[in-house]
Amino acid sequence: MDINVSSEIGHLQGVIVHTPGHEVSLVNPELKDELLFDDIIFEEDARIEHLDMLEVFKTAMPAAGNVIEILDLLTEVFKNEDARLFFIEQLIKEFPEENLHVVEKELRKLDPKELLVFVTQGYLERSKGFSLNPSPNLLFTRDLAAVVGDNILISRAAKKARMRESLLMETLVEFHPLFESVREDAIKISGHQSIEGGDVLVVSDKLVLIGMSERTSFSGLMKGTEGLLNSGVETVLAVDIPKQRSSMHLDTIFTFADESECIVFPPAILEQKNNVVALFKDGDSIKTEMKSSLQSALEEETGRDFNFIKCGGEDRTNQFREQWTDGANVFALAPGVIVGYERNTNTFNTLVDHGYDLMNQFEFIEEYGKEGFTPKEGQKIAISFQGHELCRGRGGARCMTLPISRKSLTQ
Ligand SMILES: NC(=[NH2+])NCCC[C@H](N)C(=O)O
Repeated sequence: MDINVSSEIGHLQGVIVHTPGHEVSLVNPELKDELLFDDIIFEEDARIEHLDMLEVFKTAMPAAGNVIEILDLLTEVFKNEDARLFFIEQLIKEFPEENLHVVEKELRKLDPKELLVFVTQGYLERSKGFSLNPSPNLLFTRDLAAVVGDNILISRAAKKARMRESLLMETLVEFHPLFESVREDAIKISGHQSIEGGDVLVVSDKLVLIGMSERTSFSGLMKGTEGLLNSGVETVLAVDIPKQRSSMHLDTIFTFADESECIVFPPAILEQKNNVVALFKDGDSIKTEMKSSLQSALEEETGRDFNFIKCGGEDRTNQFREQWTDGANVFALAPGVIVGYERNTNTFNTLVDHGYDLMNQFEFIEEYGKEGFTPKEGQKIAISFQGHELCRGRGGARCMTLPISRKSLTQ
């Protein structure tokens, strides 16, 4: 499969996900905040909800499409001893406070499966008494990287709770054959800089949005931008967003439903002025230009009119309630074909007002499961799916997906 993503909405062909496993059952009430969960979640139901969501993806994707579980990729890559040693070395380096060197010998002896258990659950069979926190956020594969055109930007997590995931992604890109085509030019950042995939939105292979959130630092933004501008992107729009938990990434308040149609959380997007800066190359340096709003910046850069649809509709309380449960975090399966949590009813009703056909996950599978789904020009479908457990991890459909291949809109 060719790794290529040149929009947020092109027909989905390949996506990396993680169906939640035992690691989510290891989050206790004491740990949940440190582990960036808003509640403890029930593993069995979360798993069912996730697998049901994947059924919708598979129905919408072409027959040759691929929904790839990240643990399968990691199991494959960890068969390679060099990959295991690389990962262990990074782990020891990035977590000095965990004194991992004490168990280094033991870690080196782990087989691929055991190493994965250690990575996800923090549990080391033979060294009783030694453990790390689990990695429940692996569920949000979006934040591990961003494929932009035929390039990959590897995230560097802002929070320690997610740093292990960044190292896993780096190991995959470095050693897994799937990433061979993007390995050499992969964009990496280091040290105290941070950038997470939830802040990176691909408008086209020439235009990318990066959120300046609580997770993407200024130097992370600049390093990421430099890498993107050196690899064919012409403009990065840096979008300043509130630095707070409820909107930890740009995609929690802004996502694409179609080429020129977005779902937005009004207070943080529509009601902000002068919150966007365009970054572009001028010779060897990066120049900036202030933009008066995200909408006008997108319109100026693309030459198209944009329609911003309000998450939660007109009512203020509903806007806040539904942003909190990821109403603004939809994931596009094809142009105009999106999925989002069923509970955000006001957002779905607003989409209907904007011409979307509303279907629940079962209706969609019933309609297209047998014959397959072929996107049609001008088609608009909003598919709702159940995620009452999943949403307690504070992430929606876009957060749970890392697309690596989408059909180009110009083909
Ligand atoms: N792309 C996203 N919005 N990801 C959501 C991540 C949620 C996760 N619990 C965190 O706080 O990191």
